Amino acid sequence: MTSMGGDGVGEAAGGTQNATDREVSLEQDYVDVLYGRLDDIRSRAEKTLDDLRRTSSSNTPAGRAERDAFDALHTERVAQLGAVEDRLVFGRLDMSGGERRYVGRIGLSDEGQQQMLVDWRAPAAAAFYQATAASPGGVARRRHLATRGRTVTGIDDELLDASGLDADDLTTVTGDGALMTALTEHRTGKMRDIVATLQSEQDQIVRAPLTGVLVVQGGPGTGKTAVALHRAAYLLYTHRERIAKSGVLVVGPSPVFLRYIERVLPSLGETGVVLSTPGQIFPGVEARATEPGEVAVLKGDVRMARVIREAVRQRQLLLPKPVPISIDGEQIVLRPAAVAEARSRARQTGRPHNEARTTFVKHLLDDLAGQLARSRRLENDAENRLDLAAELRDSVDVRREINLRWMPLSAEAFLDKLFSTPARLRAATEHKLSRAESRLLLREAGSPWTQADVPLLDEVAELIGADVTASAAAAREKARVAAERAEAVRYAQGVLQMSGEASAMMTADMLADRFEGPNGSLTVAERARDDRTWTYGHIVVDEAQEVSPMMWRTLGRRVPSRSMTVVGDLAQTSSAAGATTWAGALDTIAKDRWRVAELTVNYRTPAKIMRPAAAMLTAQGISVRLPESAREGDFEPAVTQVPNKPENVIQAVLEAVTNDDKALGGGQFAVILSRAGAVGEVSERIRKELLTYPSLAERVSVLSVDDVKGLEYDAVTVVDPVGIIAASPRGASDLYVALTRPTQRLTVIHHGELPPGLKMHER
Ligand SMILES: Nc1ncnc2c1ncn2[C@@H]1O[C@H](COP(=O)(O)OP(=O)(O)OP(=O)(O)O)[C@@H](O)[C@H]1O
Repeated sequence: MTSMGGDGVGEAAGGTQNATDREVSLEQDYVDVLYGRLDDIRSRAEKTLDDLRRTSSSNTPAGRAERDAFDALHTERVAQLGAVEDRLVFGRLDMSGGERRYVGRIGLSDEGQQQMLVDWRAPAAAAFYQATAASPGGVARRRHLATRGRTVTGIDDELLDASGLDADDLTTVTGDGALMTALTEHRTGKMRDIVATLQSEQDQIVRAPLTGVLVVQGGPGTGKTAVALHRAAYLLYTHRERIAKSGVLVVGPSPVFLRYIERVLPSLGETGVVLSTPGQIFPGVEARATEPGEVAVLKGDVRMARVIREAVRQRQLLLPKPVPISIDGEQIVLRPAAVAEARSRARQTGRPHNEARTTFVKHLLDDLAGQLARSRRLENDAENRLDLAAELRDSVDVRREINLRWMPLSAEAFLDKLFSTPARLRAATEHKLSRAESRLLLREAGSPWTQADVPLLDEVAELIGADVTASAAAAREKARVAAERAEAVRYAQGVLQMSGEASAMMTADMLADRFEGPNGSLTVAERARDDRTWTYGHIVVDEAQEVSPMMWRTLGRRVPSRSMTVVGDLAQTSSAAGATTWAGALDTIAKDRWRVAELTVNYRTPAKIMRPAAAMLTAQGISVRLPESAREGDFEPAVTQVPNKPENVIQAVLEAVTNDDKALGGGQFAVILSRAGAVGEVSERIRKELLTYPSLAERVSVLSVDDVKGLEYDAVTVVDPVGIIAASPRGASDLYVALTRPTQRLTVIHHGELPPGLKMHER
């Protein structure tokens, strides 16, 4: 980066300062114009919404659906325009040929359709991220604009090809390092977008093609999460026709993490994305219970797919001996051979259990109807059998006997029963799991769901299908809906043409979605979230190293096209059910369809902290490729040894955070404890003591290693590193995650020995 300090003394420095001020003032003029344009568009959108609400008086259901759809559409547009207010414009490209392009969160054009601001995702903005001095790609200068509110506070230039600039231009080359400023800013507890400073290796991932599985591997702080979210926004913009209608799903490790990242996509102008943890992915279930690691590992093993399959098949029973049934005094018999034949025909359909049941029932009713026809001396023809089958269907005895052989099932009741019935479990796991493993799965009926249960529920739901007792009616309904749909799409095409609504934001299909359905104002995201069988246009999986093989099957079902961005770090795997290689994780759902891109620079953790963290991991036998830290850091990490008594630990923690606060003049802090420590007396007392420091209390989070995955803080205090390692088979990775959370300061509090490799100064 070319930069000339603005704090020098003397004439030359003074001259530079004046030139910079002049430039800032010129930029301010243009930024004012851009905000003026944004205000115009926003007030027009608000007025349209207002008019719509005031004038619309339709009382017909179709009229109301249409009004709701427009209302939702414009409300979303107003929200999108509001969300891009902060740092609307952040860059400028001066092309060698003299053209100047401003780059911002969204594209803006003036009344005459002249481009005023280029959307960062547009091809014309790519050079802002990709141009280098070695390969300028037609860019003479790249300028970063720093703004606060609507005020330009600074400019930061990089000269990529000085031959295109005149002498006057060169005096204004200045800078305070947009990237360094972003990296050292106090954290706020919410992730911010990095659209203004996205680096070239990151941008290449953001703009990579939509198809196939892109694995983004990178050490801590390399921007994996940030890049994946920017990629989601980029794909929605670039392939709107293909994926906006089906939506994008972002899967992150915990609700805390989702809250941490929730503002990034709206700030990039995208509101229609579903965020979910793996535990929330089965609609209607919120899996929060915990269970021993070995049980979770077993439930995440792909062998469970065969267990579930077998368990479902075992609910399709044969008949050991004939069962007499009386119909109005006439005896007929449910025959074992007929049941066997019905079962094999039903299975041959390849349909899920509940759907194949229709074939099973039909075949048995036909057999029984034949017997009844003979007993009543009626002709045994198709028409009579149909009438008699209808009569048989009403018989409680017939229904019960058939149901006993092939019951309609629901996923949750099925799995609950399977895990709480030893005989069923034994039968389903025989030859698939060991006896000991089978016993691990046993638990009480009605136990709350765990995260590892979720892919099993999904597997069951997939095998049993929807409840289709009224399948004929359902087929008729489907045909009616399809006809209505075609009509709605035709109508929406007309509406889009008339309203001139930005087609980049909304396709006719999407608008038609809004006109239809019981609630026309539901967005794609809202509908997708509630529908287990929804298939997304793209899925982002964060902290993907934690995902078990069974969960990969579930995620794969949500995106049959396998258009996925999978980000993670194998060195940070803490779940025993998680991955140790990407092939192990992905081959089952996307063999030969995944590729790996690497991120190599750590933007979060200073080198001073990374070195001991990595040395500790290496000493534990985990070899990692250390990402290069973008900064050396200003603070040496420190250790404090205390006696193993709660009051000493608490005292040391309070000292550490108050020191951090003094050194940094504010910021967000975390105290990270082992799993056991986080639920114990010490953590409670730390929280209580913190309340006596009102200015600190709300800025310090006291957390377990489990909860800090993906998060970051200005300063971090890690308590009992040896305890963290000892607490789980992947304890060293847990400690590595904890040590790599700070952006500035790290303190480790311990008693006894430090883990090997973790060499730091005593504070
Ligand atoms: N190009 C960039 N410009 C500014 N900040 C960046 C850039 N890239 C990453 N960062 C910042 O670095 C920090 C780490 O990013 P992020 O959380 O995405 O990393 P990660 O690879 O997911 O980390 P981990 O695996 O440790 O959870 C964030 O504060 C992010 O904003």
